[in-house]
Amino acid sequence: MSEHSISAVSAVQALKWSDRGLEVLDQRLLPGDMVYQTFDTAQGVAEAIASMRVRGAPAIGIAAAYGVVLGARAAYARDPAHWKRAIEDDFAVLARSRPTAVNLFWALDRMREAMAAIEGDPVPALLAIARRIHEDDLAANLAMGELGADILAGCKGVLTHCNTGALATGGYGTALGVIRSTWRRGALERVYATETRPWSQGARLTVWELGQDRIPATLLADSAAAWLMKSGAVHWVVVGADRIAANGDVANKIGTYSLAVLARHHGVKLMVVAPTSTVDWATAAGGDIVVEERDPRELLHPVFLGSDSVIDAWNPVFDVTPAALIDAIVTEAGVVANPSPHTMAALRGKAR
Ligand SMILES: CSC[C@H]1O[C@H](OP(=O)(O)O)[C@H](O)[C@@H]1O
Repeated sequence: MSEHSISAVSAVQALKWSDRGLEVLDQRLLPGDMVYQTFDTAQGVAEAIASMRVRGAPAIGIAAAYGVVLGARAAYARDPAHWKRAIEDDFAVLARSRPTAVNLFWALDRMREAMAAIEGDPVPALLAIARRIHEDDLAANLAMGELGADILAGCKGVLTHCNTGALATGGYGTALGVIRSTWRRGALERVYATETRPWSQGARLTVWELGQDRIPATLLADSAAAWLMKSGAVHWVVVGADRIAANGDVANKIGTYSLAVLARHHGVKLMVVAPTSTVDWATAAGGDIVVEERDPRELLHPVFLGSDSVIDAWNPVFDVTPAALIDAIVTEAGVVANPSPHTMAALRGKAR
């Protein structure tokens, strides 16, 4: 799939490669301002990830891949004979940018594998790999869209959490891609989007993407989800993932575990949509997943303008949902119903 087809499929692109470097849509400014910032170093891309200018598990991996290209370009220009040693610092700074989304580490591994065989100028070959990671993610999203729509077809209402659309991926989206595909079939009545505090990915990004596609959606406070499910308006909760353990446990945006418990209580089904680059076979279970905790000021500052030594905030930005609360995991390689170590194993041979 070419760069052009990426823009053809997705109304918005989180990342664009140019001769100047990696153009990153600053998602902190959406939906009010659409501003692309160009980064021409691996350090700069790492900062763009850490600051959440670019966010979303697959998009983070794609950005890291382009970051390796930028690092290789600079290292080779400085010292063509020793660039492979010099670039190790760039791998390290990219790997430190955010801990939970395994796609970051999956992409760095793909770039490292490609690097080993390169002689001479590394940029053309590494850029081709980064572009392939980008385009394969979009293709995976389109495939998952169809697989998920086959399950949701005829659904009255779905609830989605955080942002899993074109902004979080190589284009189109994971959970939001399934919603797009189901809507396009005329097989979905309504989308409900939680605001997703504290970063408001739902309120600022998901409803903006759905509006761009003219898909009717209702925004709700995270705390209103239980009351909505009790009303019977929701048949499925559809979410993304940042890391899926080998037993099917899922790390995703904070609040997902709450939604999973509420869904089970109300007879609502839970679907997780993620490419196989999100499955971490080296992590046996969800308890082994590192959950990122961000600066407490992301919670405190907007409301608690003072400063008081006895007041702090706890700001985990992911949680882990046990496989037992998940009805289906949709990947581009197939659907895992009732995830467990046994059912997940069937996926292993098919992963990218
Ligand atoms: C396409 S999955 C995106 C995934 O990433 C989000 O986290 P963040 O916005 O902090 O990068 C959230 O967990 C989504 O489900």
